[in-house]
Amino acid sequence: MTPRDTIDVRPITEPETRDWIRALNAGFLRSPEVSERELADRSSYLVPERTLGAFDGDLPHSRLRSSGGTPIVATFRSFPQELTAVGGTPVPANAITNVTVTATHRRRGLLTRMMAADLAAAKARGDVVATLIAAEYPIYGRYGFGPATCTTQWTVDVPRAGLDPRWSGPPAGGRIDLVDAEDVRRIGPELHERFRRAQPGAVSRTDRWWQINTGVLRLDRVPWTEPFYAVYRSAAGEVEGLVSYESDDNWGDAKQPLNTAEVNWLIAVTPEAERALWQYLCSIDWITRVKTGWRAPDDLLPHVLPDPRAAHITTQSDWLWVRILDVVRALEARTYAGTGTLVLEVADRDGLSAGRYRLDAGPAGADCAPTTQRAELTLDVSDLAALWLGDESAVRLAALGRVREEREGAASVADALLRTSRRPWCPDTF
Ligand SMILES: CC(=O)SCCNC(=O)CCNC(=O)[C@H](O)C(C)(C)COP(=O)(O)OP(=O)(O)OC[C@H]1O[C@@H](n2cnc3c(N)ncnc32)[C@H](O)[C@@H]1OP(=O)(O)O
Repeated sequence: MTPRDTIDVRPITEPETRDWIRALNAGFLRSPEVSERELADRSSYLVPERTLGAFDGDLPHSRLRSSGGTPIVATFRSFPQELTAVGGTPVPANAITNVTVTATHRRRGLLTRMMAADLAAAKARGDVVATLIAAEYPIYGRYGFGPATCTTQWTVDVPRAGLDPRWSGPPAGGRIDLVDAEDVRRIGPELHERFRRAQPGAVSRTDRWWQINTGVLRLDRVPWTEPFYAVYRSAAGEVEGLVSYESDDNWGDAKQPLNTAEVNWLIAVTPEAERALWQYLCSIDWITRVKTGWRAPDDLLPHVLPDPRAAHITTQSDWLWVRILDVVRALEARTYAGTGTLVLEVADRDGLSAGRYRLDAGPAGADCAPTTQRAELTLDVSDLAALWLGDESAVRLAALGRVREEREGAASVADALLRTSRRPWCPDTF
């Protein structure tokens, strides 16, 4: 009997929740211990049918088993999400998270089995895409995922930035006020809804996100210190931006303040709000460094500063990975920079989205349908995912040998249609 034969991959039942969390913690190299608080919290949102475990019936003794049931040696979970396509249409997404395989059971195909089961269910349910944030780059491409958005973190050397030290608030009647957590819970979700519907690559947030990020819900694994919250209102009194940040308490020997402000999150629905919040953060007395947190790679920040070199990049990385489950609906959900036609041959090892598709695209939307016409561009479904939100270039992928032009110039046509003037961005992790 091979090891695989003894391992059953299936959704958990409710009484198996504690053991599943133990396996999850062990897989992420955290203490496997499950507190009552963690059990209560996770039980409040875990959907057993979409929470997979791998059960090893051949394991004689395991500290991963507290209930006396069959030990769980791998975890995987998905939940419903909306992802904003280019142009602002939200598409139903199968968000994947909590993927672990216990160290003793790695590289036996357990992730592959869990992924196959979950993606098949998502496809059957009618989800247009699957999404995840990849712990490591090499894991998910084989399952048809492509890196679709990037993230950047900057650290700003405030004295070098060249901002006017007399600045005391935004121009043109806008204002910034410090608010408390209760205000954030009141105004934040609506502001975020406006934001994410206008931001390709952004995903929906749950109430739980706001509870965790305003200190209502305290988790064992996330230390909590009450942050500062600042809201930007326009001259008309509209809430247009919100930031959560913290500061350390650091003074140099020569009695100079050397404090660092660390941004937990910042969202804005107008450029005025975004510019004003960055200027505010970089103008607080005593703050000599600002760490921006995860931002869009084309964030306004560096160029809000008179000397943009005062902001240096500390992290630049892929972020949201997308797996297209329904090519027709994905391509029809978005708008396009130009008008044109493209015939794509999409390869998909797992067969979920393979086929030849004709796209008739324009600024108002598109028609897409299977076709027998001659293909102009051949590409893997993972590369189509990287192109879909507009962040990747077909010409660049062709140069890398990943996209093949069946008609000369087809990659340029694809770029003219698919690329966007601002880059997609997902501010959230999940
Ligand atoms: C969305 C999220 O939750 S991201 C978090 C992902 N989890 C982690 O990083 C926690 C630590 N790592 C793990 O738990 C496991 O190593 C996992 C989940 C990444 C992989 O699980 P496994 O069961 O070992 O993967 P599986 O055996 O199905 O591997 C399939 C293929 O992917 C490759 N692979 C798997 N993980 C990795 C990796 N981290 N780096 C490179 N290749 C990998 C395997 O070598 C195998 O290749 P092959 O098809 O050429 O033989």
